[in-house]
Amino acid sequence: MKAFISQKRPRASPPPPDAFEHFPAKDQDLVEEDDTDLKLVTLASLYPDIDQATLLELLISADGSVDAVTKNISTSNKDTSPRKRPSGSIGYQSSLTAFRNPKSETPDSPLVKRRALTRKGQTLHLYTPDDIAAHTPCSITHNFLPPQQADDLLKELLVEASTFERQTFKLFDNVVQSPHSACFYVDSLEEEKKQRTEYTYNGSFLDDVRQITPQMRLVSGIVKSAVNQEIAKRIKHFYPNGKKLKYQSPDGWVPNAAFVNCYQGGSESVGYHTDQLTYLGPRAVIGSLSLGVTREFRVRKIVARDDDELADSKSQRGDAEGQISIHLPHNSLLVMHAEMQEEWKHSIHPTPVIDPHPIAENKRINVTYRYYRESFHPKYTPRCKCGVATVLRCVQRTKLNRGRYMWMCHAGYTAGKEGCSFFQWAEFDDDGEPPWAKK
Ligand SMILES: O=C(O)CCC(=O)C(=O)O
Ligand SMILES: [Fe+2]
Repeated sequence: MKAFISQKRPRASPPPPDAFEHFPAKDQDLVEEDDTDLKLVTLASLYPDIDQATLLELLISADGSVDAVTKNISTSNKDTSPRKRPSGSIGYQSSLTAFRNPKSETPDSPLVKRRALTRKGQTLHLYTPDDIAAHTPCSITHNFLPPQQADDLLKELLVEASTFERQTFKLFDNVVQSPHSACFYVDSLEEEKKQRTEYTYNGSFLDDVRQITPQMRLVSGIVKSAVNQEIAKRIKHFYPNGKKLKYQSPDGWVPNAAFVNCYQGGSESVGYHTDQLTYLGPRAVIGSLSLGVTREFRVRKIVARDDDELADSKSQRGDAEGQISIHLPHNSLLVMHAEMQEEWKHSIHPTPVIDPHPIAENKRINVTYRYYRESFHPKYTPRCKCGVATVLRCVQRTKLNRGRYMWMCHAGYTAGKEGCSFFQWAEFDDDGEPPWAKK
């Protein structure tokens, strides 16, 4: 059943937190509200034809009053009067589109100004590409590749994944293991050598860097043109005045690196994190292809730490606007757009139950195609006092400097290494190019 579900988080085996972007820190557990569930069940029984995500939206806009929702529905649509649920019928979620307020969603009023659909402690499950594009910084294409090609890629990557490793990283003073396995892929032998000797990740060189497989290479070309089309659509329909964002590159997106993630069983996951921008630059776009078992990709908007209204809810700040769950079935391409890494966090949510996939069984394989930009090669970027190239981060939580970028020492994130205090604001031109890229 793909109806709205407000799940309780499994408490038994929470995903370990991160430090590497791929094995990131889980923010605190979120407590979901039972009474909202109860109200939703009540509304669902009154309005079996309205999907539960829509009912949730209506409930939120009515400040949680079931009565007010009932009145609003009957005044706005006389045909949708409360009635008994026909036996055996399920409240499938179709789309939020019919319930959008057209005034608040013209092409000139982009996501930046969108009204939060969710509230603290709530999870809204979205399925349709239109809803996902309208309410999250992502777009999705289902059935992306010809079915045989998706299966071939999956088979090839399942073999690869049998030798993937879990990474260890430092969390405060403890060394912990990532809650899933992963491996990094580049286009050529030459790039592979560079990765082993020039690019550092949290202060160390990667041990396991591989050349992309034949199927990955074929698919990379298809992902490239689809992502570029999605970027163009995004700019046209969602960004202010149909223009690219400040710091977003105007150049084509060219995937030249990929992390392949493998999640075996429902408890393997990845905690809330943002992807490192160090080699991608600001306003990065990532093309993420899902294969095998369907899993939930959850996103939540980051709320600044010193927002007054949150002063009394420190423990749930990470979840101040609730979260949105995007279900990623086999052969779907999710594009994380240019506003994603700076303003949102994402995760793969653990689940007690999975639907086995005919080829992958209990595994999900994910390929995140990325564009490593030449001007962000570590030979150009600032070095810290530890002598290692620094990491690029964006201020997300502190209101005063929110959206500013900084170069920082990575060593604090690496097992067995103490960090230095290196810090430098990062400057870019409007196209996201650093000062050293100027001719
Ligand atoms: O598995 C996914 O879909 C997301 C993986 C991810 O967030 C990452 O590789 O940074
Ligand atoms: Fe990520």
